[in-house]
Amino acid sequence: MAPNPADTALWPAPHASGAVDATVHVPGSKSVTNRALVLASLASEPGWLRRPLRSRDTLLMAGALRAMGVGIEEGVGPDGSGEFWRVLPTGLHGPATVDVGNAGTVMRFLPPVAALADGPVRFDGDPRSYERPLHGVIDALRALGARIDDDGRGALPLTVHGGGALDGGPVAIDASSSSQFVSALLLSAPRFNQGVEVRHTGSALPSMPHIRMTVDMLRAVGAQVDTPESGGEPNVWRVTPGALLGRDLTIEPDLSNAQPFLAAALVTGGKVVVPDWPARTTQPGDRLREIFTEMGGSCELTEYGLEFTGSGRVHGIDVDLGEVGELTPGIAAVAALADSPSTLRGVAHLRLHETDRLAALTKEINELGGDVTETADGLHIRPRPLHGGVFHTYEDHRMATAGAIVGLAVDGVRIENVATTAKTLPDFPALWTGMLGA
Ligand SMILES: O=C(O)C1=C[C@@H](OP(=O)(O)O)[C@@H](O)[C@H](O)C1
Ligand SMILES: C=C(OP(=O)(O)O)C(=O)O
Repeated sequence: MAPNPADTALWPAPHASGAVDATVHVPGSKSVTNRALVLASLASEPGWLRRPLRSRDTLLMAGALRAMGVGIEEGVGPDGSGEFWRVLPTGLHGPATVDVGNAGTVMRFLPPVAALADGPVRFDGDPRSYERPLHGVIDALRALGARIDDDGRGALPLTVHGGGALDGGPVAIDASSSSQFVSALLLSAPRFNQGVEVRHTGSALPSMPHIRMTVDMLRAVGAQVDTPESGGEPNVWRVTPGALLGRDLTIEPDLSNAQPFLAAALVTGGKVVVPDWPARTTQPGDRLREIFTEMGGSCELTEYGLEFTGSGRVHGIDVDLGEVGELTPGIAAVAALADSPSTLRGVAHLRLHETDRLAALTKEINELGGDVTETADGLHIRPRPLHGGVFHTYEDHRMATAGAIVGLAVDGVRIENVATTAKTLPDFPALWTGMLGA
């Protein structure tokens, strides 16, 4: 039997022989699935997640909640109509051990949940998880009444000594390195005795759509949340204590994981349809409609989904990606193939993502003959004719998909450890070759 190319260390990124024309069913959103799991676990009645994402990050989240006593049953609808997870909340228990892997959502969203458990919860993860910022969550939880043992670096590994309840109340944090600090505190806050008032005091706060996602999903399960957008003070969010409802929620496709497929239409001058693209969403990937249109494509959003069409021309772009930082690797890959230079701004915090994404993109594109320089808060990309070679991925799913985009237009690109896409999109190699009709 021929080896599965996804299992080999170097994956030959398929070169597109012509314009792609495909419909791609993109699996569920990581960010929505992991928020839904946390909220369902904190609810006062069972809930359902339909079409959840099953990937490394979401399985780690489910495993951690199960370790604290939550029941999560997996199944398939009676008509075979797709997978679901049924969440049966119970009292949260320690001792427990949580493996966060390299999932920002797990390492940030769960320490506040663990503070509500009735015993110690130990958090550990991949080596990179020790380097990712967590101080906003640790310091805030201590200020709100939690007992946490760590090594003083404001990072993993650590133990949260859950006391069965948490006071909550007002707290100030600097969330300029990750919006997930704010989301983490808000998600568990309905269960804190006094709720929470989170005040962001640092410089620019990244990824605002993800904070809006947190607020929307909290409100959808009955929480009362006051935000700057609902007439509150700038940079202040308040959550009132109260019981949360169990919901029956269908998870939207992951629009950030739709990015490489839309990029394929843009780069090859083809067409890709993504069914079930939501008409209204807080996902940052929705901004791709505008960004990839400015870069040369066009799109139509219908009841069926999003139809994205490339024109055969790819243009550079000057764009602030601070709100949608997770789109940066895919945009950088397209920009390296464009007919004019690009400047990507507002994403200094990407240096502390899965890897230092600004350094990684610069190095890998330049090693294929590109001309990318790092700025204080982003990248300058001057397109050059590229050649084949190894595209290293640094255990970063979005580096792997960025390399695949480049490989469509450049012969001989080999991607190291494409299996790292399993963090959020385990089916990537099959979806990609399927799109290309291979
Ligand atoms: O809350 C979330 O689901 C996320 C928030 C963002 O994190 P940062 O604000 O740390 O960039 C984003 O980059 C990450 O992929 C997912
Ligand atoms: C930054 C990302 O992930 P995480 O949730 O681990 O922060 C990402 O998916 O691009």
